[in-house]
Amino acid sequence: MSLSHADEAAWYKHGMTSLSGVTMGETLRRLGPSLELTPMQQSAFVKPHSIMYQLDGKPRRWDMVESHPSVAVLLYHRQRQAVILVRQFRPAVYVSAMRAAEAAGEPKPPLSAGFTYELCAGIIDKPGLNLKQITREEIMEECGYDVPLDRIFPVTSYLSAIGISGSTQSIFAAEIDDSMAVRSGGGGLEDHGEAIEVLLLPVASIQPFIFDQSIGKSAGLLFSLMWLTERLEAHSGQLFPSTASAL
Ligand SMILES: Nc1ncnc2c1ncn2[C@@H]1O[C@H](COP(=O)(O)OP(=O)(O)O[C@H]2O[C@H](CO)[C@@H](O)[C@H](O)[C@H]2O)[C@@H](O)[C@H]1O
Repeated sequence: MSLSHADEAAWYKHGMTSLSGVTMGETLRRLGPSLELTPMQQSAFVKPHSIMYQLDGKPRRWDMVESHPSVAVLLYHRQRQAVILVRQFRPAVYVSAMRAAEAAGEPKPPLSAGFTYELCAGIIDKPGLNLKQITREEIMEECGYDVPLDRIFPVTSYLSAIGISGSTQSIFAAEIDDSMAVRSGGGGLEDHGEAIEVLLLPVASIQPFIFDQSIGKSAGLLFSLMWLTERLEAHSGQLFPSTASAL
């Protein structure tokens, strides 16, 4: 796939810079040439069900997709006055964009329509590790920072895709600095097909980023950016004024 410098520059809006991992341009060159939908076979990640239940003694049915709970973490880089985001190609997001274009009678969107901005996150599918430990591993795998467990704080949790899944995502936050950067880390696990770009979003750009509807972003990221803004304002630019009484 041929991409111009102008194409690539347009993917770094709001003062975002690429920190590490696999850039969007590199991923686009690796994707393709085909993308097709097939009926789902056995999956280790999701299971579709119809739930048969009763309301007022009458039978009702609800269709759902069982999925793993997950963790997500807001990483605040105080030295650089920026937030760490991850960007990756999400096949489901691309297919939704494709369907919307079909319905509107528009041409197929470019593959760039399938890239999303997210918190560093991961599904909870590893037995024996608690939520914080899983979060720590995800930070290392996706973003390349080695953050001590006692520097990772719980924020809250929410239910994702409540109409079709309802799985819980637990949100954490951590302040990071360059001393925690691990040279070999970040970008995701190649053997899992992960190609993740680690981005820095300046704190000063958070508001325009949140309201830019041309940017595909997760609900957890939106919430966390609002939370961060409020906290920095309340504590004169510090996320955790005293580590001992973090939240
Ligand atoms: N549906 C699927 N089909 C095929 N392979 C799959 C799959 N889901 C996961 N995988 C495989 O499992 C690997 C690990 O996934 P992660 O734990 O990094 O979760 P992910 O970042 O995709 O979603 C995390 O981040 C997003 C955004 O916050 C949350 O919605 C989500 O719950 C959270 O786990 C993926 O790289 C992929 O190989």
